[in-house]
This record gives sequence, structure tokens and C-alpha cells, in this order.
Amino acid sequence: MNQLLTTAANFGSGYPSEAMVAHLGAQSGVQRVPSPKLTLFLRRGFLSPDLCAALIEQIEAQRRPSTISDSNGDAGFRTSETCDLDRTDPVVAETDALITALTGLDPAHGEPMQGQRYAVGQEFKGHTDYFEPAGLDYLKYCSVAGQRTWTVMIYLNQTEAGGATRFKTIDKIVQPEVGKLLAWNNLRPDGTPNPATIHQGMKVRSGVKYVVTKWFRMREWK
Ligand SMILES: O=C(O)CCC(=O)C(=O)O
Ligand SMILES: [Fe+2]
Repeated sequence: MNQLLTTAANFGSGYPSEAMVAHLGAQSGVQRVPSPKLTLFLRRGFLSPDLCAALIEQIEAQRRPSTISDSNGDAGFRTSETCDLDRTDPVVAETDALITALTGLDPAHGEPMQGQRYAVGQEFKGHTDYFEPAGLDYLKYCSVAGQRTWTVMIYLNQTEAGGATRFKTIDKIVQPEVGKLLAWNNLRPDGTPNPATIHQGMKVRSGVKYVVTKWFRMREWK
């Protein structure tokens, strides 16, 4: 008899990454950006315009100034606003479930999803999403759940001008587009942070930019 029930893939934290990369790369519509330096995937139209609009509504309702770890003293480094999204909310839960299905990353390893809102002139200068192992804030952020493994980021809208995400080491600029997903591995094969993942949210020139970000950790998020 045919067994129609399939078990969802679960690749834990996404480290080591081989099985998860093979799974993600095989999903329909997923493109891998060719580079020996970092593992970066793109999926256009991942979220429906309706789901994007519902997430934007939540970001609008609950935003606060964004923060950074290991501040370098530049007050203009990250000028956007952030929204902590409630994972029990149906819209957020649906988005989380879609990310799990696409990536095979274990939701137990995921930080709560965040929304980011950039008004005209706002930006997030060049940075990496992992925590600097030698940084002052490392223990504060990583003692329980460990280092960040994967970043999943989804654009919720298209700006009128500006607001692209730039990966300077590989000379790649990604333009915001409704529902477009980016996913990259913050770590190298040996588990150390990959500096080639440096990226920036470029200044919005016209319109407002909204994204959601979801980070996964080495250990379960508690
Ligand atoms: O807004 C962007 O394009 C990048 C956002 C980002 O890098 C982050 O939130 O860590
Ligand atoms: Fe980032």
C-alpha cells in the first residue's frame, strides 16, 4: 500500500548545513546566488501580498527604535524601527510555518520573528548578523541558545526608491519586492562566523520599507 504520509524535514539549527542546503535548494522557485564565499538563497513571491499586508499592519502598530549589539558609537548605524512579532498570532504563525516548510529549519531553534520598518533616509549600515565571539555582548546574547546559524529575511513591500540589501563581498544587491525571501548561512563549514556575510540595508530614498527577519540558533531558543 502506498504510504502517503510524509514526515516534514527537520534539519535542526541548520548546522552542519549540507542536508538543509540540499533541501532548500530543491524547493520550487528557490535560486542560489553563485558564490564560493557564502551560501545565499533567494525565493521571489514566497509570501502572498495579503500575508505581507497583514504583517505590515502589525509592524505599524507596535514599532520601537531598533537596537544593535556591540554598539560602535555611531548613532546613525541602524536608524530603523523594530517590531517584536508575537509567534502565537495567526499571521505570524502562518509565516513561521511557511519558513519551516521551505527551509527545514527547526522552529524550536528560531528567535521570535522581528519586523523592521525604514522610513525615508533610514538604513542599517554594513554588519553581520552573528554575534562577535570576542565582543562584549557575546555571553549576554549567546550563553543560552548559542550563535546565530541562519538568517531568513522577507521583504513585505517594494520601495519607490532605495532600500536594497547589499552584500558587498560578493557584489550582490537585492531589491525589495513583495514577498521575496532571502536566506543565508552565517557560519562557515567549521562552525565559525563567516565575515563574507556582511550586508547592509541601504538608505530608503522614497517610500517606506518593511521586512521581517527570523534568525536561527545553534541550540533551542528559550
Ligand atoms: O533591511 C535590510 O535590507 C537588511 C536588514 C538586516 O540586515 C537585519 O535586520 O539584520
Ligand atoms: Fe542583518
